[in-house]
Amino acid sequence: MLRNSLIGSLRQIKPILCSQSLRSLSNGANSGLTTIEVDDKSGIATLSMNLPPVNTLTLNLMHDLIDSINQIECNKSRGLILTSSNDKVFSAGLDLKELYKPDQERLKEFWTIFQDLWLALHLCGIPTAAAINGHAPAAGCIMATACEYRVMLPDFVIGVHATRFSFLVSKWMMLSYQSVLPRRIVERALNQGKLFSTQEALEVGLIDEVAGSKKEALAQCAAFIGTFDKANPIARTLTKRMCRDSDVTELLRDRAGDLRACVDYINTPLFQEGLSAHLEGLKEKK
Ligand SMILES: CCCCCCCC/C=C\C=C\CC(=O)SCCNC(=O)CCNC(=O)[C@H](O)C(C)(C)COP(=O)(O)OP(=O)(O)OC[C@H]1O[C@@H](n2cnc3c(N)ncnc32)[C@H](O)[C@@H]1OP(=O)(O)O
Repeated sequence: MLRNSLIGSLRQIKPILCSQSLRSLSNGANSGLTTIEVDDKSGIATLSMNLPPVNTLTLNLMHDLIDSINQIECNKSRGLILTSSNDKVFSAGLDLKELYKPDQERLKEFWTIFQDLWLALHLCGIPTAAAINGHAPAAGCIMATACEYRVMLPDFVIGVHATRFSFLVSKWMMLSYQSVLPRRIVERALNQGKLFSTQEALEVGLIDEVAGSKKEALAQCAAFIGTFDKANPIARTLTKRMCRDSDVTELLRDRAGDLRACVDYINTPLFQEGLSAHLEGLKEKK
């Protein structure tokens, strides 16, 4: 929808083709792993990830997220708040089981939909904010940085700790991180595989605010979305797109090349051994 038309021309406004009314959001053909609630007064949509136990980004959850983002945009909501139904985990990032000894065709589909999700969030025409009500490692952090504002609850962690398991990240994932944090901090944090506590994340600017509860986090995100009330929505969308153009172009100019590089890397013994040890570590934690 909006994202697809943007791929053709990043600077054009999509004609509004969607005809659903604002309050009639349903999850249509998706797997029901997300829910959308639209506040009657503010017109702001809250999009919750709901895949127990830890909102791993499976093919189905990513599909549902993209579908929900498209629905919210098409229904002309005033803004989108991304959050989790789980009160301890925002998202545990990509589903590691999809990366371990993968079926090659499925892995291609998996990585492509992850690219799609990043584009959907990055190019979402309405204001976006993340209410981070739990841990947000790896792709959980990348999703949050693709939003325009982040409010987090205390005593959780956020960051991209890929190097701890011999993982690399694609350049567009790094750019997302770098759109929020200064380059020197990103370089250090990525190389260390650092997970920031809520307080550390606030101090470096990875998050914008801390909230005492999920309710407060949602209210703070809504207040942020309200700050755009005086902006013309079309001018705002075009300006957001212009600001994000170079990061998005980095992925769009060679999506197939990114896919090839990732698939190749995931198939290396270095990656598979690191992943196997990481999966063991998660089991042994119990
Ligand atoms: C040239 C360019 C090359 C580029 C190549 C790119 C290749 C791809 C490389 C990197 C990609 C990075 C992006 C990612 O997102 S990778 C995912 C990384 N995520 C993690 O490492 C998070 C791991 N999970 C945790 O740390 C914890 O689970 C936490 C989120 C903190 C929650 O802790 P807790 O509440 O205690 O829950 P449990 O640990 O007990 O987990 C419950 C069950 O869920 C399973 N689990 C957790 N995370 C994942 C995951 N990401 N994928 C799959 N499964 C996961 C966990 O094992 C438990 O399962 P079970 O109950 O069966 O034991």
